[in-house]
Amino acid sequence: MEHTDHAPNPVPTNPFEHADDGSDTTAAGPEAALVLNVGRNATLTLGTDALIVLDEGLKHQRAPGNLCGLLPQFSKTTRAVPFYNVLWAELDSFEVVIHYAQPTGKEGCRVECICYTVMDKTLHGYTKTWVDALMDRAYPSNTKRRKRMKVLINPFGGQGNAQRLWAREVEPIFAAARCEVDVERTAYKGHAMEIAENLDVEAVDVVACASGDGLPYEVFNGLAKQAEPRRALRKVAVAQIPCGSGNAMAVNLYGTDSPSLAAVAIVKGVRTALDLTAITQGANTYYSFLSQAVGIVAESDLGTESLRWMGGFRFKWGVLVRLLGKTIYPAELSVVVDSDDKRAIRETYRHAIDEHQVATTKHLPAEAYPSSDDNATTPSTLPSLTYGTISDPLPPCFQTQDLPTLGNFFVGNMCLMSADARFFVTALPTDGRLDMINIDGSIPRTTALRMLSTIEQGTLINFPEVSYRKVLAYRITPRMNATPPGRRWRARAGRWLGGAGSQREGLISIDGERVPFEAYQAEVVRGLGTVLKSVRMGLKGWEGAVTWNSCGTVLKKRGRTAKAAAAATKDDADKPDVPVEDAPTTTKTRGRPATKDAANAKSAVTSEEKASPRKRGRPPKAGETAKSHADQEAAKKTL
Ligand SMILES: Nc1ncnc2c1ncn2[C@@H]1O[C@H](COP(=O)(O)OP(=O)(O)OP(=O)(O)O)[C@@H](O)[C@H]1O
Repeated sequence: MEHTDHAPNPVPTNPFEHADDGSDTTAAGPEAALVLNVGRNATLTLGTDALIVLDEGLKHQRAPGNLCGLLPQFSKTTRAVPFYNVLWAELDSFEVVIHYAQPTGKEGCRVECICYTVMDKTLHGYTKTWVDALMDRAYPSNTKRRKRMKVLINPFGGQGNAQRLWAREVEPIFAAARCEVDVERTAYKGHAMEIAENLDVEAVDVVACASGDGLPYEVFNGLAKQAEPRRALRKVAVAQIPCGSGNAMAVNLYGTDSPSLAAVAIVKGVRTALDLTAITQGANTYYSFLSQAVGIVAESDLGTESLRWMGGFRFKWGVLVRLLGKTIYPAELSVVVDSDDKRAIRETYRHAIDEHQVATTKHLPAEAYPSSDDNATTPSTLPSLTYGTISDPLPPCFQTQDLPTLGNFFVGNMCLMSADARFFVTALPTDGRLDMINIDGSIPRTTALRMLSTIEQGTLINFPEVSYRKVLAYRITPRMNATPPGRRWRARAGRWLGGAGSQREGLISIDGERVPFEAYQAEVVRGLGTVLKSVRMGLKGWEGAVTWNSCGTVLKKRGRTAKAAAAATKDDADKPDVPVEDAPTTTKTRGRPATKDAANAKSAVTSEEKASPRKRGRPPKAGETAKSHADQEAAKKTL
């Protein structure tokens, strides 16, 4: 059952392009309905998209919520586990053990285990083939199994819960999926960058950051400092386990800010190229994966530290106060524009998304960078910048404009800046373009407020007052806004209300991190970074493709998710869960599930053993059927 490397696919220049190598293992075909008999009354079937468990023993379970379980309730005898949710399957002697992610009532999932003994000993070879076929469906050819992960935990990320979230929600999933995990906690600002700079890129597939967006930013920049930076950025995928206050990477790539759902998305994630933006400022070069902001967004993000007690609301409050105060942030802006026609930009985007969705429904091995291409084709050095650096004279292809009343300058590489902030609705992962938004700060307050209310729906682009462009490069020189003498008290009150306190200096944010308030030049470098993207969110309520940044759809789905999850919970109420206990205490796991998870699976088996002679070892005696009380109990334990 060891995973064998698949034949390399041609490297797509655009992750939305698909190389059809005919390796669609999930499509319905002659062998799409392989059935495994695991007892007289139970079968495991490989359906088109899911593993179907049919067990007559399930029929007689009592629903716990049904008059304290006193009234018998006949439940479904089948249950479907989407292949996406299957974390691992193996044949241990004659026992088929399947670990999978089971959605929980709230937005999340936990590891559960299906465990059946194959009674017919002559079926060993067939069973092994069946388990292999299940694994092929659980991990299509473009998905690497048993990813080798370096996990970085920012103990101070978000509300300081990263360590707890990792241990309770994420580690059991990585362990069940047999990932190799090496955990390290960051001890200071910049530590993640150092770790990434010194990482052995041959030994690691993924750096997963249990943090906000700050650690992924550091990791990209650390990889860019390696001796062979381009190779390192191609070889190692950067992932996020959302544990911070800003989790845009997870929301965009996995369609969720739930740590456990993100963990499944990482396990099942497909390597995908991502544009990075090279930013030169003074003597420094930064690589940005998410956004750059000058003006109201930067101020509301970085300049509201004194309002941390407000939690997530502090950003919205910061924006509101500044909008109502008509705060302006003058700057000179020079841009290499690709397109400023909103209609054309939308069309291009729709076309790319359509192509992507067609490919996704065909289960094509999309977005994959074959792991074998790293050595052969990736140059080791970073590409030279087409438009030079901030120290060079401005090339003539830049269009320059003075913006004395600039309110918001925001540039993005991904759609969502948080779960409910859809700013860059036409951003694509590797189109080699940045989405740039400019809004004048002197627009009427009512218009500004209306704009604010449309960010969640992603319709900000529709306002004629909003300049929305696709750009290749830009240079911005921000200036401090001199407050007229008669308005100083007002400015001071505004700063206090907006959380800026005594801060006098302007703010620039790159991926949410503060950089010096001085001119910088930015240029998009196509496909320089690598991330993991969830091809499907096969958990209940998340069925279907989650496209790169159609997360507006995802957000709409969130409503359904909650309902679906609630329905699922009700539906499955009569199916006692195998609880996922606290995470293993070890921080390094290889091969089999780590301690408690393994114990977990084991305890399920052990209780089955006690309950049913059908499980493990002894074949059933004459007259023993799956409908026997013991078998029903065993079925309850496993499902
Ligand atoms: N042990 C540490 N002590 C202090 N700072 C740290 C530590 N580890 C990481 N950091 C820094 O914390 C910053 C924020 O990290 P992260 O994005 O994970 O959390 P966040 O809560 O989403 O961010 P923010 O504080 O911006 O809201 C990063 O700049 C990172 O370098």
